[in-house]
Amino acid sequence: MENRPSTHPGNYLNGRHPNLRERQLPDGNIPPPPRPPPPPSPPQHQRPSGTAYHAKRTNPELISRSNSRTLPPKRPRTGNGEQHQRRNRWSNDRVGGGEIKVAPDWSGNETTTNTDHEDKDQHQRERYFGFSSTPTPSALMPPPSTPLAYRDMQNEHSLAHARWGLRREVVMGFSRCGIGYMYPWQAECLDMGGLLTGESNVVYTAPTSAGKSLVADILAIRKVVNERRKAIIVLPYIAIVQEKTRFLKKVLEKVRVAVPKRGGWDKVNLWRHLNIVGFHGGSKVRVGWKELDVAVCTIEKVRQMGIRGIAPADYDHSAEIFLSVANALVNAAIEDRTIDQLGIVVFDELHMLDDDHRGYILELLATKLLCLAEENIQIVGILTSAQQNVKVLATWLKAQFYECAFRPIPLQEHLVYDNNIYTYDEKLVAKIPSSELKELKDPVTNAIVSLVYGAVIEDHGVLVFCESRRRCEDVGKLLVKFMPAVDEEVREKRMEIVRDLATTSTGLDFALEKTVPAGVAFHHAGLTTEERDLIAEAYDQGSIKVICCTATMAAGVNLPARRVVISPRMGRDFLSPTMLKQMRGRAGRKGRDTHGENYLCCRKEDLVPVKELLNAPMPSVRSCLGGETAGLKRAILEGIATRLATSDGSLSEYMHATLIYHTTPEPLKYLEPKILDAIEYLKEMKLINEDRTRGYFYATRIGNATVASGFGPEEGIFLHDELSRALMNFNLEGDMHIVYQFTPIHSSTTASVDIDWKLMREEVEKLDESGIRAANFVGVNPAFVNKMAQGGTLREDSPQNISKARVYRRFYVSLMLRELLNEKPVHIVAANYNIARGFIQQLSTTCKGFATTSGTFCKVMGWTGLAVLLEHYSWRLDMGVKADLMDLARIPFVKSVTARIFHENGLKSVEAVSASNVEILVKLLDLAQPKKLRLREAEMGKMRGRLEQRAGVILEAAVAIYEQDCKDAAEE
Ligand SMILES: Nc1ncnc2c1ncn2[C@@H]1O[C@H](COP(=O)(O)OP(=O)(O)OP(=O)(O)O)[C@@H](O)[C@H]1O
Repeated sequence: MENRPSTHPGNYLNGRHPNLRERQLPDGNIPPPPRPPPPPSPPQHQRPSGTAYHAKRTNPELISRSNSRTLPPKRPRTGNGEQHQRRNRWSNDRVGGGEIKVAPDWSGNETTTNTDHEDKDQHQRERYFGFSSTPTPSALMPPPSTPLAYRDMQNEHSLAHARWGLRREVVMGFSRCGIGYMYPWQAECLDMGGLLTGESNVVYTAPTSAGKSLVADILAIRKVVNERRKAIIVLPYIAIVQEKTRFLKKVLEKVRVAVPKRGGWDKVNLWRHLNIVGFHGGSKVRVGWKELDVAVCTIEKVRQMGIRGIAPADYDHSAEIFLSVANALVNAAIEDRTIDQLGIVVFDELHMLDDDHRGYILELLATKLLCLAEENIQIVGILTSAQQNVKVLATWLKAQFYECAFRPIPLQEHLVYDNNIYTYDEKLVAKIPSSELKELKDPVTNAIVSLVYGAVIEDHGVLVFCESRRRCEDVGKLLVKFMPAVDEEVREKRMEIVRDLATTSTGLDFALEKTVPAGVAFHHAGLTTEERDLIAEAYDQGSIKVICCTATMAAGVNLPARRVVISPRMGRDFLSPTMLKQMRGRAGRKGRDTHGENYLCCRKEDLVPVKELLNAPMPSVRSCLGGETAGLKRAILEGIATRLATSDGSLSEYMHATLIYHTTPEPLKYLEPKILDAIEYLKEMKLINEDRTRGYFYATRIGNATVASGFGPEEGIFLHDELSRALMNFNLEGDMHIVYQFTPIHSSTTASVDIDWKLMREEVEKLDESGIRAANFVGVNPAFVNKMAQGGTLREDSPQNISKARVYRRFYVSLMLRELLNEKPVHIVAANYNIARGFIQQLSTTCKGFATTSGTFCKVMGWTGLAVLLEHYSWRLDMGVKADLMDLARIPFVKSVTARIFHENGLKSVEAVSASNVEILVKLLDLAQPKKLRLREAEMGKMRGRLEQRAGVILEAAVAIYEQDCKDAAEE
């Protein structure tokens, strides 16, 4: 076959691009790619870039602590006599530097540049790391974490050193996770007065990948293991909750603690492992406050996901529910007077305080903890980037403050436009050859392809941050054409991933099917969690080299890369300075890279705003309790319901403990009228009452139900109205009414659902009589739906119209949910409604959470029958099956379509499955495959192997469940 015409300066299209060649060979074999010449290695005196370390801490005494705790005496300071501040500035504010490798040019040479930045502070680095020449990755790290690290008790950075007070099993646990020694800054931070003793709170800030978590982890573990108190860790994203839970489980897997027995501690028999519970959408949590030792919760920020059809505000509800777990745990503990068991609360990414949707809950939680001064609950606040008013946060939280700029992996930063690569201070460091190819005409796209190729050919991982989900997929598909070829072994690994993707519940995504064999994938909210996990794992193992992702997703997943390519926009808007900083920091994989590189690729027209963005200071964190949000009302309701603030005096103290009090110039003048308004509102809504004679406020039953279920005041009232109306006339002939009832309120309150009226009309027409009755009952009129389908507009210009629109939106969403309950797989429902399957999956998770919290609401209200009903549906939604399949669906992997196929083919119970064999199960699993792969014979064989494995797991689980059932029956 002929070579392709020479249309691109990059040699990858010069007929030598292996991927093109790959398509040319009929037998599917790929010859090894021509490897470009290796880059000249930098001379010894050149460092790939600088590492920065800059630590300072404030005088604990400068921060007034109004509670009764006293700080231990300060350690003597050395130096210039300035007691309250020590600064170690290892400057590496420079950008650029090191070597840049982009796509090779026509001649096959590579465009490589070196910049020559000297590290002025090399001696500082030597002090900590003990090297003097160009550092290798290992030189940049603390001593390697060998399994023997726990024996190194002399080194004060070793986790085994006595000063850290960690049990041997804990030190070994960290060692298994690759952490044996602390970075100097971590040790210095932990060593601040009062931290290890738990007497002092702390707020600290360090760059991405600096190892911030370890400080909080050590403090939390000491509380849990040494003091036997509980820890709550509040994280910003669901994906990190899973990761964090796994990490802590691994660290603490060998730790066992004595179980208190009446009359003392029985050290012989009663020892147990720690209960580390992750509260994320995908899990049904069976462990309650009483049993858990560590609760990992989230405040996922998902509203920028921009899912077509339904605005992301829908996600907010699930996020709130799961953050509210932290809040609700604290409320419940206050209520039953076990709050003294809580020892520490960690707030990761404390800047989330100013998130419009959930920030106020964070503030509320922290405020309550501050009011519980006698309980001595340690508060730890972590920030990635120093917000302008970071010290105000520390003052508010009565915390010590620590700031450092240490990065274990040096960073090179670049700005790219018009096919030129500059340092941030505008020094041209390289040119990217422009292209004649139509698809690479656009300089931004050309730069992305070129930069990705340059890194991948050197076997490095690349993250490409794109402005939208669509763009992720487009860039991914384009990159496939330019990826270097790989040997058979890597190809096989990639095909394994394709097979794994094919066996997920939603089947193989068409775009991923094309990109993964080339080592390219994308990662965004539109994918299901299984898909995202598989992709992240494959990337981590190196089979996938490039991930194109959206900002929100990538910020929530720990996926560092040697090279990070960034678009300055998210949707149509520019990124926020904080988000950009997060992305830039993703460059450099600890333990794998000597340095990280990031490239901000923009258009020349955008240069001015992009430069402004680069120079923008980190915004100040502000409180969300002000403004028109429900925050203040909720804060007061919770204060009253938990009896932390029931009189004028205690309410005033409570408000003094809020962030808004600390950030408002004349707080009393500003806050007083707002507080009075909020109290009036809560009274009017019958959430609280006032006992004037005795001068105190108390929560009504609705108020208590609202707080116990983690809702805000408005949601509580809305839910109460809806449920009490429904209770009088519940339509249980079919599913429709109950499904509507547990469709999250949020999706209807935020004016965010974009109803496809024609689709809704079709669905309403399909409803049976009971469905129509349910529709009428909740206020959905088929005639109105029909009118809208013919081109009407949904008016939202008055409270009545807003309320009406909310009902229609909620009904529309409940139609989707109903399909899930009726065993339609996620991807089919997604296709029917033209919505990303990730969204549908998230919707079902959200609804499960909503049904559970509504159940709590009902229980507190005394509506037990309804609570049971909600629980039943929440369970069914979890399994994706109708009632007759609920028994079968207890078996792992036997859900939704698979459960129905088992049922239809005679395996109607767990017992029947346990009595079958792998061969039968493989046949049924094959029938349930969502999409038949168009694979060659050999591939089919491997696929069968995968199904056999799964059938084995199913069989084993069915036998175990059946045996347990028999045991339970015998005991009864
Ligand atoms: N002292 C240490 N020795 C070895 N590895 C460490 C150490 N501290 C942290 N790490 C590892 O460094 C990686 C990054 O740490 P961590 O996630 O805490 O960073 P971070 O500062 O929270 O960054 P981000 O802002 O990206 O979340 C993790 O893999 C962690 O296990």
